[in-house]
Amino acid sequence: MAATMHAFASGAELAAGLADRVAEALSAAITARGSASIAVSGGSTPKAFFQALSSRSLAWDKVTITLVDERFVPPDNPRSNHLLVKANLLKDKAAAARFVPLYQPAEDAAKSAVIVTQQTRGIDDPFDVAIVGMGGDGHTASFFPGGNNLKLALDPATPRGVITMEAEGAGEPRLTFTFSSLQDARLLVLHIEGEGKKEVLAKAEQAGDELEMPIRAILRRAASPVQIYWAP
Ligand SMILES: O=C(O)[C@H](O)[C@@H](O)[C@H](O)[C@H](O)COP(=O)(O)O
Repeated sequence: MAATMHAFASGAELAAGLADRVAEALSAAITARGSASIAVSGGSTPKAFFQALSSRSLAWDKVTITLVDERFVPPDNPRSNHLLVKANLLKDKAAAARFVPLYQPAEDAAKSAVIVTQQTRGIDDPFDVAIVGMGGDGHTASFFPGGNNLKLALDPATPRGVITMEAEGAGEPRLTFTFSSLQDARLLVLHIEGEGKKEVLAKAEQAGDELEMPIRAILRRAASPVQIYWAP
């Protein structure tokens, strides 16, 4: 599926433009179906976007927010994506939204994944909005090169839901929605910033194995046209 590039002069302009587009998509979903769902990514890139989106006026009480992926750490851990979303998105007008975390207390990540797959059943079928990022190694979500469950994660036959991922570049064990959960979002966005990420994207757009640069699965096989939002 072809991707569409939306380039902005600055991160602040991108944050405002993406917040407008996402607010429009969530409102359209609420009008059409009475509710809306969005899966957002963690990391350092989305902070300004989260803050812009939190101020947008829409029926937030009809919106379910969850994460594309999460580190297997409790929400008070500085590495937690839940903590990032709580501090930057679940405030202002967006505080009225329902948030479904991916981290669930359990003796291990695998047991947590089973619990959260049950708790998120239906909201990813399909997501109204999914926002993915990309690392310098071409990972997206927690689809890391060399990941122990990478083939399972990218397999279109893998059922929707949350699985675990362990990889050298991932730090803690990860909890991640599968490719099948993300690829048909009604609005599928790849949000990246900086010249370095633009170069990584250009390499990902060339021929090569998805397992080497997992973002290639999204760029090549997503059912939804990928909207790339980029600023220097
Ligand atoms: O949990 C995470 O870290 C994210 O979900 C991950 O997939 C992120 O989008 C990329 O690693 C980019 O991270 P930066 O925005 O920090 O470059």
